[in-house]
Amino acid sequence: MIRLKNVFWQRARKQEKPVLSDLSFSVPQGGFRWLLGPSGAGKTSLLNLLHIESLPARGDLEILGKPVSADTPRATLVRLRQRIGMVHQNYRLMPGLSVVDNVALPLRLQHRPEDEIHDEVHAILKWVGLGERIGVPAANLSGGEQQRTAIARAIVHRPGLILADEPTNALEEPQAHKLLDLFDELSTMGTTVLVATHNEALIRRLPRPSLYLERGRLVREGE
Ligand SMILES: Nc1ncnc2c1ncn2[C@@H]1O[C@H](COP(=O)(O)OP(=O)(O)OP(=O)(O)O)[C@@H](O)[C@H]1O
Repeated sequence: MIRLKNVFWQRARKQEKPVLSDLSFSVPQGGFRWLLGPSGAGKTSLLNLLHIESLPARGDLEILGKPVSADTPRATLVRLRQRIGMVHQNYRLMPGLSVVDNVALPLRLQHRPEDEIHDEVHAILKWVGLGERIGVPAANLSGGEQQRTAIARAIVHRPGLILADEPTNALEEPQAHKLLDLFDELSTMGTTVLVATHNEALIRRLPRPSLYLERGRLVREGE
């Protein structure tokens, strides 16, 4: 579950206007939410904050039931982050590493045995249609292949929270549908999922509650 109460966030301390203002909402464990709003509304900033890439300037933030603030010990934040799967808009793969090594990263951070890592990673790469591309450096992949690698990396360690920023915009429609159906299935199995998108057709196909941001504020929340 995630919970925000009067959360503000700004890029730099001296910046006059916060990027995220007075956000209060919660998503229960296993909830699926679309994150909507015009370009520049703050969707990416909110997902990055929930991925604990920085801390709120003010307000209370709870992720997977744990408070996240400047007082939270660093080791706790690092462990918490390992329980989150994030699909960044620009993928953020390690360009020099192969597909298989990129996807193995979250499991290696958890010090899982290598044979287990091998099986998990190969199974998920096969599922996302990259079974034939495992040894290719991420830098040599097409946009759609990079996006599927990023999705595989975000879910391979069965995170409690999945954050995805336009996760299917480089994919063909059938792939996009298959991957969103997987996110939806993971949510019914107890993973909290937040997906930022501008794609109205996806939302119509998978009607789920949404959080609508405008100029850094939550202006609508609902079905
Ligand atoms: N690197 C940056 N430096 C300064 N300001 C930025 C930077 N990135 C984004 N912003 C500003 O922060 C605000 C929120 O941007 P953000 O990327 O979170 O919006 P968004 O809703 O994800 O937009 P989009 O739908 O276009 O991805 C905007 O006003 C944007 O102009």
